[in-house]
Amino acid sequence: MADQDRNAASEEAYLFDKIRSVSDPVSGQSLIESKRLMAAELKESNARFVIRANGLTAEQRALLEKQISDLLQADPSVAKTYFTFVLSKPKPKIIAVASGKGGVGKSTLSAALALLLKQKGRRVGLVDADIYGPSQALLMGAKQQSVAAVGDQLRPVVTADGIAMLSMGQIADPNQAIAWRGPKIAGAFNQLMAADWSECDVLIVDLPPGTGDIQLSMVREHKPDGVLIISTPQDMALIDAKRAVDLFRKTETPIIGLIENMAGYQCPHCGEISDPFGAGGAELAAADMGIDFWGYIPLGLNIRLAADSGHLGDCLKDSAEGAAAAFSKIAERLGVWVDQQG
Ligand SMILES: Nc1ncnc2c1ncn2[C@@H]1O[C@H](COP(=O)(O)OP(=O)(O)OP(=O)(O)O)[C@@H](O)[C@H]1O
Repeated sequence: MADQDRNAASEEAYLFDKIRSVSDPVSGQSLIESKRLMAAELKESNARFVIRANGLTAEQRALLEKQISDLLQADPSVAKTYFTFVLSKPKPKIIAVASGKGGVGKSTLSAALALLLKQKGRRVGLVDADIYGPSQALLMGAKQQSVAAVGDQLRPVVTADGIAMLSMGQIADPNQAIAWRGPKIAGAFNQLMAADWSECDVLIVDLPPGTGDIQLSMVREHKPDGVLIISTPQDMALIDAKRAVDLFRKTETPIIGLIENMAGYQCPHCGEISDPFGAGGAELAAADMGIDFWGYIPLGLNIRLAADSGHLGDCLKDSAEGAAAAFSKIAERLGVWVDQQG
């Protein structure tokens, strides 16, 4: 970093710190947490702030100007304070769904959340970030839909359920292996993320398992608003889930919660519940790591059959009990979480 850039960065950090106590009038969070404050600059004793204007009334803008100016009034390094309010293009809340191990139900959860949030009236986007093993096109019944582009920017496909989505499963030949190395994989993922998602309020990103290039691109370049982590109850899966938690913690990515999938199976004949993968492991692990536990999803034959045939949406409409009810509860809670982010 050049000296000049370093100074600019430290001056911005200085100003951010000075006004840390000012709240966003819309979300109630600090201006920095809510990402309302977009940039700050201190040059020749002039402090300049760039503030996202979306959702602010004229009174709220004036109040912010006053609160910030008051805080800097007694600061000897600041002579004058200037404000620029900009209307940014709407950006969806990005929710990544991650797991340590493969096959634990990450894609099923991502698809279920997208479908349920859509059924509740939200505008939902879905990115299948599993470049080597994409499954969302199948899950969402959108395998036959091809992807268009305007210039270099991809246009999401809109599924029959009204979800905007992109998956390598719609781009690559399904009979050919995708044998790319890290940078090319990250490039493909970035292209999916750079598509036009401005029509969506929420963008669910179904990550591949583990802690590789795509996870790093996700946290560094796309800064998700939060990550949901899913695991099955057994130790082998939980050890890897803990690794995923560690990566997100180290990169200061907010962890929304941990979910236990395939927790218990009810015999369709006698009704007895058995636990093929054990039970309760994820809840204990969540407590151990100090993250929120977001509930159990039991094994459900109906879920597996509906997911694999691209009819998950229909199966989730009947959410009185079992796995569908568990997905529904998690989607409800996620909707509240999204609203709290402002
Ligand atoms: N609660 C559940 N009940 C029954 N089947 C489930 C449940 N959750 C997932 N499955 C099934 O388990 C299989 C693996 O699920 P899924 O593809 O969602 O896992 P994944 O973690 O995304 O896997 P990968 O790492 O390969 O992407 C699928 O056939 C899916 O239908």
